Amino acid sequence: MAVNGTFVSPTADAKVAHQIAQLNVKGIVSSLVNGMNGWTIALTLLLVCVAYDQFKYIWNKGSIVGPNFKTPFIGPFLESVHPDFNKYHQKWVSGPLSCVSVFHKFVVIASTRDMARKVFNSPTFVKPCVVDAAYKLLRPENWVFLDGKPHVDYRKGLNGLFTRQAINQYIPGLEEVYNDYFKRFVHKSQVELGGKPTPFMPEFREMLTAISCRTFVGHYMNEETIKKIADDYYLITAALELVNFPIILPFTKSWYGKKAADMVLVEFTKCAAKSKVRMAAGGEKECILDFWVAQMQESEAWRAKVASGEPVDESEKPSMLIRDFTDFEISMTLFTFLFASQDATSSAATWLFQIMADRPEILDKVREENLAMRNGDRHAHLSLDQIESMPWTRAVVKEVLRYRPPVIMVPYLAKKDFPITDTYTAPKGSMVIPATWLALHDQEAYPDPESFVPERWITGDADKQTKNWLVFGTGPHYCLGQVYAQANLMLMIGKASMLLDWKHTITPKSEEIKVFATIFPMDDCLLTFSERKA
Ligand code: HEM
Repeated sequence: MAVNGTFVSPTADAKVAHQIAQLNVKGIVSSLVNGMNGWTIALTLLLVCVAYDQFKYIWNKGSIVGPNFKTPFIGPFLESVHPDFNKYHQKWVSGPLSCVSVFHKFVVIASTRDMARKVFNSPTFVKPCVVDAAYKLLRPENWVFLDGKPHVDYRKGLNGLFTRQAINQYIPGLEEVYNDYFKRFVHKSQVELGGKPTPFMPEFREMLTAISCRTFVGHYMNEETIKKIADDYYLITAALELVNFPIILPFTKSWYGKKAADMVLVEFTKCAAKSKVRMAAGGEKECILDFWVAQMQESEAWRAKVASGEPVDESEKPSMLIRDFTDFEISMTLFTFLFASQDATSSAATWLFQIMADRPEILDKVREENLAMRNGDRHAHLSLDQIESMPWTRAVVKEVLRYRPPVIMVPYLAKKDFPITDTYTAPKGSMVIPATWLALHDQEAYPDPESFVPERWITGDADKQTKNWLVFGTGPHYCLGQVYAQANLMLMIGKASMLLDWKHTITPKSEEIKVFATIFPMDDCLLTFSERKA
């Protein structure tokens, strides 16, 4: 039987033997390359990239919890498009530090109280990064992306806008907006829908946009624009869901989000120009923008006086000298306020209305103390001190924020290798995300943490658990608007209890949590409002 020599042994084949005799490396490479077509080259490159991506993920993961392998390149990208609260929760409880890798980004999640605090309080190693799309939407030069001293200095200049005195000036504007929207809610429920329940989450989002715009830019923005911003803000939030998608492709969520963000920036820029004119003419300060512009103009006037050599009285010196900001710089900063407040406050408002409707006995206590604080006049105005001094109103707001914290994760970026523990270092360039849920649902700090218990803020020691209170973050980037945000929610629920009755239609999804940047009831909170008779 003839034996195929090539099959038995290469050297037995005369042709191969000849080739081996001619062996040189250049020959092998060229014969390999000649034997490859475009497809084989592409496939080989792809396999090398897949292997590199996998190897890099496993290397970065080190000893912490996370999937053993990564879906090539994209990782769990599709999950981030449809975020699932339960999956996040599983991740948080899987270990104090856990990881995933989405596209090119390696993500470390710090889920226990101490790990989360460590990240928040390590400005040498991390800076806030939000998701990739946020740079494009807010603009990379935006102050929120500043780091270290430049961030501290910029923030100091903004502190004056959130003092108690300033917040007191914003309250009448808030009351106006609530009066207006509460009437709209009743109209919607009773006239438009004939008493039929409907999801109110979108209505709350619109109301909170109007509230934010009223506080930030007063009457410089008309109703139509506010409505447009409220509607389009969905696109901005949706754009930010696409965690780490590296580019903005036309007609995708990020693309629509960017267009909406550009529109908001243009509108705020127009408001800044109007405020400068009005403040220069000695108009009364009514909003954050006015306070800021007046501060700039007072600083400028002081500098001009000093420069002119006129005798100056130190007592006239503004408490904080700030530089002039362009209309667009102002607009970018106001946009960060909107960005920071919109989703978080809408989330808290939605849960507040739902939870109060489901617990009428607690709502009655809120109502009773609000009426007493207003001396029996449901329409009387309150000051910040009065708002904060109502124990039940304060307790329900605090407890809603603890029980359903709007911001469940805060993305930071490792500026350099970050040794989070003795055994694990997050590599430079990774996202490091402190999660707030476990700290706020910690059995030791807040006994019976899965229940809504406002009493813990009245007779219990919840206020002493400052280490666990991560609702507004901690460290150099803690929430600038936290006093304002909580007072606003207290005012909202107090006024609602005076002027409205509302019923919640409970569905199997009411207690399920939907993640849309922040968290909402899965069924979007079906409510019916009616006017409350005196
Ligand atoms: C219930 C409502 C709110 C919640 C739960 C909330 C929560 C947070 C959290 C968790 C952070 C990140 C803190 C950190 O990294 O340590 C933050 C930052 C921030 N928040 Fe809020 N926030 C709320 C409302 C507001 C409002 C109404 C404003 C403005 C009017 C605001 C302005 C800001 C700003 C400017 C930052 C960034 C501060 C910095 O980087 O220095 N927030 N907020």
